[in-house]
Amino acid sequence: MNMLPVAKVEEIVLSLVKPFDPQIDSEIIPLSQALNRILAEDVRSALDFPHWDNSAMDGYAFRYADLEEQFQEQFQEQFQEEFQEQFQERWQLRITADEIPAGMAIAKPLAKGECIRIFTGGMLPIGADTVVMQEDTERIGNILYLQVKPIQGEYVRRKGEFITAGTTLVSAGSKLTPTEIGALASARCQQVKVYRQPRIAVISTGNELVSLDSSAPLHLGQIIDSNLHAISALIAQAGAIAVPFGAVPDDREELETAIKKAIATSDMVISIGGVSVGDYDYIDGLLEKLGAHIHVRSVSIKPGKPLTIASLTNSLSVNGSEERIVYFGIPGNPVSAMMSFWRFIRGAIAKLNGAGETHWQPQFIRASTTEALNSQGRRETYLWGKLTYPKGIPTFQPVSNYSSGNLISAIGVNSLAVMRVNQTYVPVGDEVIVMLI
Ligand SMILES: Nc1nc2c(c(=O)[nH]1)N[C@H]1C(S)=C(S)[C@@H](COP(=O)(O)OP(=O)(O)OC[C@H]3O[C@@H](n4cnc5c(N)ncnc54)[C@H](O)[C@@H]3O)O[C@H]1N2
Ligand code: MOO
Ligand SMILES: [Mg+2]
Repeated sequence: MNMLPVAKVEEIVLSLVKPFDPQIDSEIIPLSQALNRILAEDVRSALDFPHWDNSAMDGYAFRYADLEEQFQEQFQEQFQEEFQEQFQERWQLRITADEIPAGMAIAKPLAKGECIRIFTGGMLPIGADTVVMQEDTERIGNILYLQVKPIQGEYVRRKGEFITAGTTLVSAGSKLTPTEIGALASARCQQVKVYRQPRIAVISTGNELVSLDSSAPLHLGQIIDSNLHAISALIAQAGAIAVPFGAVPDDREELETAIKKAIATSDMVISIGGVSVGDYDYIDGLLEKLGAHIHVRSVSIKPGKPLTIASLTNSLSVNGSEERIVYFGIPGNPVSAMMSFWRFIRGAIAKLNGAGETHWQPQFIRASTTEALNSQGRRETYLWGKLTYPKGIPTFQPVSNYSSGNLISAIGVNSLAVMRVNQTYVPVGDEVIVMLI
């Protein structure tokens, strides 16, 4: 199988992933634990927002029509400026003895020609429809003089103006960010139905790998299984649960056992390493033996060229139909492994766990580069660096050295400049497309 273009692989991945069923693959949890979870059903507002007409300012509430009569008594428009002070004094209202702080409902309707002291969030009394903010008034005794001509309805937040009861407040597939959590809380939503978090098996492969938990000295040739931790962290960031299957040696039998168990117990499987053309790269062969359908073996991307994407049957689902799960055999080089995740797996998890379509693809923006960028042009090339916004202008600063084996070079980066196939050079200051990670 040839190296497939990045866009084609993205399309294959998304076509393989079947989103969770909102009825079966969901759970009800307290809103306080729902940050970053995906809503599995529309939530309708039980209340009007605002619940009642209220003031947006500290000031005075009144009936606009009462002042309108005073406006009509005034001279022609052209004389207004000259005699402004006189007119202002004519826009006057009697201040009632009551006041309305937030939290108080006043039953008494406002009498004609009256205004009432009101504070931000205070409920408008019956008869009032407009608020003047206190800075625009002068109070002498119990008379209020308006220094600015008000507009009818000004500074009033009308009942149901934001949303009416029964309307969808947050729709299924939404990610619950702090904004949605606040809005749901305001609608007295104590619990939410969200998709369950997918369980993603992570199988590290390689004779050289030593678990981070081990306290034994590293022998020559050994390294720590660091990819497990990077990939598990990416899985958690994507809203799923990483289930580690340990570091499995390059041994066909042990690998087969681990892969079978992972397929039977997970929603998606990621194995790390063993997907290139070396004599100990067993993943593709084992997947074929297990009856997998291999859709992708290699991608025209740098880093991250060797990438096996397969689909396999796991157990029978609740309704008796076969469940096919997606398997990603990602490369062992640490930046390559993360690249496969950022470019393809993150979107696959988003689709699996019910997130709306806007979450299925990476985000790209245009930025100017602070250094010239080079690529061999053979594969779509992703160069890691820092995206900043000096004076508001998106600016990409690449790192000085790229090796897919050097994760240290990627510490502190937040983005990847994308160079298309056959694009070999981007001069300093030129625009480049940058993928956010
Ligand atoms: N003759 C060729 N050789 C290679 C090719 C090729 O096209 N022809 N492709 C290269 C590219 S590109 C990549 S990327 C790697 C991918 O290799 P594998 O996926 O087979 O991974 P391994 O060989 O198992 O390991 C590669 C590298 O990564 C280290 N590693 C592996 N697992 C971990 C882990 N869990 N934590 C930390 N580091 C890990 C491993 O020690 C190796 O150094 O193949 C190239 N070769
Ligand atoms: O694709 Mo490899 O990921 O170039 O190092
Ligand atoms: Mg290899």
